[in-house]
Amino acid sequence: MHRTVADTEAMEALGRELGGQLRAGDLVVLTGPLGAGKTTLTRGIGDGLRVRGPVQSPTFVLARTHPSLVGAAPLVHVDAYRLSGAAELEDLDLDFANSVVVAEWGAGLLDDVADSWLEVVIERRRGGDAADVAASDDLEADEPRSVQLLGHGPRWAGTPYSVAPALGA
Ligand SMILES: Nc1ncnc2c1ncn2[C@@H]1O[C@H](COP(=O)(O)OP(=O)(O)OP(=O)(O)O)[C@@H](O)[C@H]1O
Ligand SMILES: [Mg+2]
Repeated sequence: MHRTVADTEAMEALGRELGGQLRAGDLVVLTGPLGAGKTTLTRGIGDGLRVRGPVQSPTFVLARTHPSLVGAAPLVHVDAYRLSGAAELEDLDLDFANSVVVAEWGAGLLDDVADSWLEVVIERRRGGDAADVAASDDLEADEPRSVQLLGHGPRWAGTPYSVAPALGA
């Protein structure tokens, strides 16, 4: 499923929408360049899950756990970009089964640890125009993002995010 996300607030709103649908055992892998909006989306997911904030860029830790405010699953926010590899990921000993795990830059590293995951690919939308690129150097400025939501595996089968056709379709 593809979405165009107009601004920062809309990215948080998309996260809240997703967060409302996530449950323990779910893995969300966010990919996109620096400043794409991965942490912004995760902040919305945290709101939707109703976990304790604030969700921030995990600069000093590889994974931060946000406990639920409503007795539900915690959010584990992973900065996979800073992980050197699968061994270091295993050392974190994440409780995938009982948490919602959201990993920034987790593509490739995390796909192997679960049989289902929701891949979110965020891209800044601009044409190939050089003037455009120069004008958008200011990462803070609201600017549309292209967001692809790709559900892999049985967890997402039959949902609007699924990349596989529904059985019997
Ligand atoms: N449509 C948009 N969606 C999301 N963020 C946007 C949008 N337009 C502008 N922004 C801004 O872009 C920045 C995104 O920063 P954010 O930390 O979420 O990115 P990130 O992908 O997590 O970066 P990093 O790779 O450094 O972790 C924020 O300053 C946000 O306000
Ligand atoms: Mg980030």
